[in-house]
Amino acid sequence: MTVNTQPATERPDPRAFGLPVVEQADIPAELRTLVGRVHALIDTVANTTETDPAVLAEAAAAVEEVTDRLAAAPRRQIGTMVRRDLPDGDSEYGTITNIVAGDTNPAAPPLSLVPAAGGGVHGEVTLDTVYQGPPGLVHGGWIAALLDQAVGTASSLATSPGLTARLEVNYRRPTPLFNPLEITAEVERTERRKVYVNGRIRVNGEVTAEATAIMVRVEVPE
Ligand SMILES: CCCCCCCC(=O)SCCNC(=O)CCNC(=O)[C@H](O)C(C)(C)COP(=O)(O)OP(=O)(O)OC[C@H]1O[C@@H](n2cnc3c(N)ncnc32)[C@H](O)[C@@H]1OP(=O)(O)O
Repeated sequence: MTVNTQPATERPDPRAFGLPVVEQADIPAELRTLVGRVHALIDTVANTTETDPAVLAEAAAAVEEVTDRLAAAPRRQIGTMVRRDLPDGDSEYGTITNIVAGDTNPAAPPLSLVPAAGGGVHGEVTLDTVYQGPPGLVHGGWIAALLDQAVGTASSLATSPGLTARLEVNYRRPTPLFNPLEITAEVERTERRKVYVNGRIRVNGEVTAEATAIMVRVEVPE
């Protein structure tokens, strides 16, 4: 087994790819609050039984007004990254609007993946009906997305950032909404630029889904 563990200082700086970097600590607390409120809005709109046209029209106008006010500021450059300090003193980069774990994306679940004591990464997340597929259950595509993020993060932290070349998901048991999902992943081995990674989701200790993946590490520009 070959695992090339590189300290963050040796990982490619996204600025080498022309991508801007935001420090996680510099994201305003008020923006985090707004992200949480907009997520609650998505969940509420998806589930409202309100049918009064006046109430619905008033809500749409209010949302449009807030959208226009925020749109007055320039948009972030596509590919903007966030640098996060990890509990073990290391740090990592992620896309700030990443749909699975982006700090400023109201559609993203509140997933934070951190190094696990025994190696690899772990995180916990509880999903609401925004992520519903079958009644009361997490959508299978979202299960794959959570696992993709976990194997990608495990690979990135153990070696260097890469893209998912292959992801195979086994859906063992239904994965429920409104229950804490424990997500773990770890590198099995590396071969040149290929990183073989395994991941899984557990609910109350039982595996509901597991994945095997090949990440291909990106080459850093000279
Ligand atoms: C911290 C951040 C977490 C982020 C988690 C989220 C991750 C994602 O969602 S990434 C987005 C989804 N993935 C993609 O869009 C990737 C699309 N695919 C590609 O861009 C390319 O096929 C890519 C980059 C994977 C490989 O292309 P390239 O860089 O030209 O590599 P290439 O030289 O062909 O192959 C390198 C090695 O990988 C192998 N390989 C390439 N593709 C595959 C594949 N699909 N299956 C198995 N092996 C593969 C090759 O055989 C080769 O192996 P070897 O070293 O033994 O010869």
